[in-house]
Amino acid sequence: MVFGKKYMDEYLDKRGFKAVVNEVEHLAATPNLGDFFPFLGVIDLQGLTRRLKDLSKVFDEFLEKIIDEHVQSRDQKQSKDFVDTMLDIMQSGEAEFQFDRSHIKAILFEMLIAAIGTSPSAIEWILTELLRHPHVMKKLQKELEQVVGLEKMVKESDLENLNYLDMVVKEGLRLHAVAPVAPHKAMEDCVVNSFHIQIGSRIMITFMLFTGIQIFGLNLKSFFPRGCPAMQLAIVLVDLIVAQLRNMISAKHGPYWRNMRKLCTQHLFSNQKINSFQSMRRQQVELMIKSLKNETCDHRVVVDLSAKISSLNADLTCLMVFGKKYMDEDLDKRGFKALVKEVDELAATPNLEDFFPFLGVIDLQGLTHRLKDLSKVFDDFLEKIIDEHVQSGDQKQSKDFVNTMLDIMQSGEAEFQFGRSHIKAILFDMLVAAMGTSATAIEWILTELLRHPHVMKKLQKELEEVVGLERMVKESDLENLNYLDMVVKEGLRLHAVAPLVPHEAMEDCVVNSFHIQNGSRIMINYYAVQRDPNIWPEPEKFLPERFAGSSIDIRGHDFQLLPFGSGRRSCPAMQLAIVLVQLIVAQLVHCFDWELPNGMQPCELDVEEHFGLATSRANHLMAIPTYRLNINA
Ligand code: HEM
Repeated sequence: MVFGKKYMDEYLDKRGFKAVVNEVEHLAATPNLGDFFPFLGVIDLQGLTRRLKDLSKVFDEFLEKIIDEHVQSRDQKQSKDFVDTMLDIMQSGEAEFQFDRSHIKAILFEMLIAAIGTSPSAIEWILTELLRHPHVMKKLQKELEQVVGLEKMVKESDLENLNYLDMVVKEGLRLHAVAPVAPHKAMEDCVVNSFHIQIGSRIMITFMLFTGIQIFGLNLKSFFPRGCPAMQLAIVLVDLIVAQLRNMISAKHGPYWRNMRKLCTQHLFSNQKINSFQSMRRQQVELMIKSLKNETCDHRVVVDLSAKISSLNADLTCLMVFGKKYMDEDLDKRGFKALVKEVDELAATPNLEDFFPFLGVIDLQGLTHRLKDLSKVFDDFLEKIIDEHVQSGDQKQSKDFVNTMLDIMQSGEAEFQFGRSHIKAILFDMLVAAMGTSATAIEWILTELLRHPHVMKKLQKELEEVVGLERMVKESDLENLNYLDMVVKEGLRLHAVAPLVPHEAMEDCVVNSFHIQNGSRIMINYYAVQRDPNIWPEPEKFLPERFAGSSIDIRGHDFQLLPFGSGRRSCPAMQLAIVLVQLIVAQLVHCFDWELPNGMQPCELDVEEHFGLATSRANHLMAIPTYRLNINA
């Protein structure tokens, strides 16, 4: 149908046609990757890159050859296959856009992979069910005997008279969704199951979650499409960055993860360790306030709040992890933040999101190249940092994460073999997990405060009462700022930083009367849970007062609000993250009055989301600050 002739297995490649197509599909949905966070790495991925590059080349040459053959034999044919039809379109110029050989190759590739993968799966599943249910098989055979008879085979024209066959096929497709999760985009504002869906939002239609059931309903909005088969490709790409690293976030539950996790919680995220960075945090936050004040200095200046917050967060992270700030150029001439952002963007590369799992491999070489490049940059950078720390030895008073881990390595106190590669893996985890998340949470909370000036005023009033206008906020004030606590909770509820989190069932269990088999992959849809109208009245609204007098907390005990997850895989840095978010929001709101630029009304401020590791704002948050304290910053 596509090429006008059958291709022998060896024509595409010595491995065989079907084997190569299967390999593409397999790479797109490599199952071991589904367990992980978007930014998390898997070991031994470079093999995948090589296979993808290799496959891409094989297909390109094959399709070029087929198009050439068709160009040569064109006028001799009576019936036109897909290639002829597309060559006609190319030559007639009737396409409404520039349509050339590369478009033909792309479409052929999609046809091939989509067609070869899907229909046989459906047929295979339906036959499986028929074998599992002999009475259905019998009933279908009976219908066939009556309609077709035993004297001839089935013709296409018989199909419309085969009602039971129709039911069997429908039921097979229902039970075994061939493409279980399909990405779509809302073309107009609409309401589905009482969720308001904005025009342009990305929606994941979940036909089944990997267990064969739908646990939390529709995965709405622009989540990182982890449930989506196409996302597997995105994950493959990001995983390549940490290909040589064996990090914690991506590790499966088991002794390796347990050891790494224990090491991090005991040494990096203990209360004592978090407190040891308190004065560093104070200095950095005050520096930002000072620079904002100097920048605006009695004029009304629009500042890029998103950039300020992300820069402060990057500095705080570098100081805590590496013991010094890294200038933008230290990691690479492209700049530190730009590179971390690139990791994030590659994880959610938009051209892949639009496709089905099996599509898009064609344009992978550019991405692969960028990933390999990034992987090397990060590795060199981390090696350099460890070397610097080894050289400067014991001269330091306060220990950053690298010192702490070198101590562990040298003392041999880790319960497992702990070497440089483990240090690099943890450092990478910390960088990626810390850079995007806290800054995103702060950005969303400030967005909501700007959209709700009465909440901003009420928070400022609390700050005036508890802290006063004669000084800045200190970390020790935080426990007395109850309204701040409600504002932060509500911000984290409405804007789940990590909206969709994958887990794996470690034993057979039953959830909401769904049986979940041991080993099944389950997507926890925090976004849907935190906006569930059955739990939260007016879930789409920003209403901090909903927490007044409520005992619901955000530390993983109350399952309706889990911004940091729950249980043994919950965020190990939760305590630190809460302090950071509360302190920075409080300081910015306490030190400045904020106004939107160009006379924009609060309700006009957009809440469009950017698809990435953390679901941040799509557009930078811009606002005009006016200093309001009675002391000089
Ligand atoms: C507001 C900020 C943050 C939010 C909302 C957040 C949220 C989360 C969530 C939802 C998870 C997964 C939980 C699950 O699997 O159920 C997670 C895991 C993790 N987070 Fe955070 N996080 C934040 C900040 C941080 C920071 C600052 C760091 C490091 C300095 C960090 C390090 C990690 C690590 C290492 C894991 C993986 C733990 C494991 O797999 O055992 N997070 N975080």
